[in-house]
Amino acid sequence: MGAALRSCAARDRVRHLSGGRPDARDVARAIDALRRGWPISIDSIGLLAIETSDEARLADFDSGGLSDILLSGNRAATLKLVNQIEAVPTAPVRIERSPWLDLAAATALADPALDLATPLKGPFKTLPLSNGPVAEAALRLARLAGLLPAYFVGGSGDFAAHLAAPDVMAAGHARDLRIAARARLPLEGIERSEIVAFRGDDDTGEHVALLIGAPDGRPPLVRLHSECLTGDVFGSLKCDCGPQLAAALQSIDQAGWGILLYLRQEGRSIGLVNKLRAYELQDQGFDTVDANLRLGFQDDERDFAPAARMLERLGQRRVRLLTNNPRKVAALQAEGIEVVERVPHRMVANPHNQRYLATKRDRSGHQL
Ligand SMILES: Nc1nc2c(ncn2[C@@H]2O[C@H](COP(=O)(O)OP(=O)(O)OP(=O)(O)O)[C@@H](O)[C@H]2O)c(=O)[nH]1
Ligand SMILES: [Zn+2]
Repeated sequence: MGAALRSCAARDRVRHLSGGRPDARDVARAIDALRRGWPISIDSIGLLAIETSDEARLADFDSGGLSDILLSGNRAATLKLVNQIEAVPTAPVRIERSPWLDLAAATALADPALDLATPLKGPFKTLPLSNGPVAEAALRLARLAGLLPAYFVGGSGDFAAHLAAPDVMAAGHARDLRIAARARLPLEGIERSEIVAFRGDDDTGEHVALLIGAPDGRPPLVRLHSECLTGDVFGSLKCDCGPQLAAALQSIDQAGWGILLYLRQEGRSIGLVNKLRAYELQDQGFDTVDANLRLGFQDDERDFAPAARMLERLGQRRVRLLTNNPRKVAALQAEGIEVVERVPHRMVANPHNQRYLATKRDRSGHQL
């Protein structure tokens, strides 16, 4: 077999293993590497996540000369480190390292937990972003890994994964969701229920659908529920997720038939650890939106395309949607699902979630 043919066969095998796209494997490997504190490269630029770095790893990464620091635009704006060169407030920011900007100082830049307690050192010098797409891709990858969006950038080392920026931007959208398993799942008070689990080639979570009742020709009542460990499992009073989940199942049952999609979008897709960091900031007085921005994220990072793919797989392109969030309606419509009606899904507030609900109404456009 010639070399060309051999590499063709190898590529086909990789494509088969990754469920369609060879690069999905590199993205998965990179997410794993970042969590373990291993450096990766995107378009040949070295990246080491600050959160999982340590002195030895940073010394290795810096061995060819001091690396710089990469922060998200929102984190940089919080720190008042405007990017003088880009002049776009939301663009990522690259900061020049000097010897005093060590791991501890870099951690203070990355992690807002100490913002109020420790005044920032400085002065910081921002550099032109030589490669915007690499920065965007790196920050997206950190979020997919559930890490703080902040890196040492431009160092050298034995990279655990080599990626191309467009492949990172294409990853994690769950375009190829398939039904992996389905079974009858009688619930307390709702016995006519079936659970359907989905898997995709590059999605990190396993989304599930609960089908309740029997199709009767009308568009189903559908609820898109984003995972909330604290609310769904522990009954946290900080949000309204637990009561919303229970009430959605009741409403669907009463409607005769419908579907609840349980989407693995913990913390509006910033991950559990980052959501708990947001809670820590909320204890300091910041609201839900500002807490996310201080961490370096958008206030809502969710992508509802997977929900549309699940509904398609279930044969439902017209739905009645149970939500107060107009973004969910718009996102489903943009993905080709017709929302024939929005059905409000309001819960009674408690003393702990009053501010959370007010922020949803006043800053996130929820119709409460
Ligand atoms: N980042 C962050 N996520 C939160 C916070 N509180 C709840 N969440 C997450 O928010 C998601 C629930 O979404 P919400 O934005 O509260 O409500 P919604 O689903 O958009 O709107 P409705 O359909 O009207 O209920 C879940 O993934 C929760 O884990 C918080 O303070 N910070
Ligand atoms: Zn919640």
